[in-house]
Amino acid sequence: MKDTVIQIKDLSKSFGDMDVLKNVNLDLYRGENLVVLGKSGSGKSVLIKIMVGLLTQDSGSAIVLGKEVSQLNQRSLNELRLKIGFSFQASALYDSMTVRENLEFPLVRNVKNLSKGEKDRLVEEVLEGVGLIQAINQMPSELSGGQRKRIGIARTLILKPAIMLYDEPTAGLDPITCMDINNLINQVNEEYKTTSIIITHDLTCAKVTGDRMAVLLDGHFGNTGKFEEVFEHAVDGRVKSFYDYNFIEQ
Ligand SMILES: Nc1ncnc2c1ncn2[C@@H]1O[C@H](COP(=O)(O)OP(=O)(O)OP(=O)(O)O)[C@@H](O)[C@H]1O
Repeated sequence: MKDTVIQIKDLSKSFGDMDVLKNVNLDLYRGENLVVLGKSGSGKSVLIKIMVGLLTQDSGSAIVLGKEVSQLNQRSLNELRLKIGFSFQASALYDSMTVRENLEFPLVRNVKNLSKGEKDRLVEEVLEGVGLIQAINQMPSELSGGQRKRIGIARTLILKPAIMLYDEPTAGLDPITCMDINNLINQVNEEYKTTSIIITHDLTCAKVTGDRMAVLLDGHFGNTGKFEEVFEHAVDGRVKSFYDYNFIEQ
């Protein structure tokens, strides 16, 4: 039987009279890369925020790593969040710190009694993992957008999260760098044994990284399945046009 890491069941969320999520159901299985697609404003971020306890649902449940998130107290929520790595659209590195200092930051804040040697080893290990050990003493401003994105992913990985959430990982990058990031997402999944949700509008990213797609339409997931099932045989005109307007590498 598949091991479920996140289980969303009959989840609804409204703001005033705007129903954003309407009876959403979604399972995320251990080890998979799940791509979440949906046009701007469809509720992808709201769903992610509910998963990490930044917003609370009106009804239904969001069970993450076995715990109903809305029931957790602040301490348990903090513990849960440490198991979830966020890779934001803007890689959010601290400009005044070197790459090494940026990577040490989450360790210093979250891991007690770590020796300098252990810290150095962890920093070097994740930098090797994302192929940027040579950048260890550089400032973020000296790096390209793709390199900053890699460092941002490394900083997330340093706490060894069980779940990775990627928010538009390829936005604003050239096609070759996009491909590098797509490959890195797959490599992270294999080497760090993470389970990932990838929010993207980039169908090449979706196709390359996603074991499964979930399309948020009208407040719920109507279409979930493998890329080909969801897109190449799309019945819903909106899903089909999403596919037709994207460049897909054949
Ligand atoms: N805290 C909030 N208060 C009121 N409305 C909100 C709040 N958060 C989100 N919304 C509304 O919920 C809807 C869904 O927003 P959300 O940010 O989840 O969209 P999205 O699918 O992530 O879009 P994008 O692809 O542009 O990031 C939007 O209409 C947004 O204005």
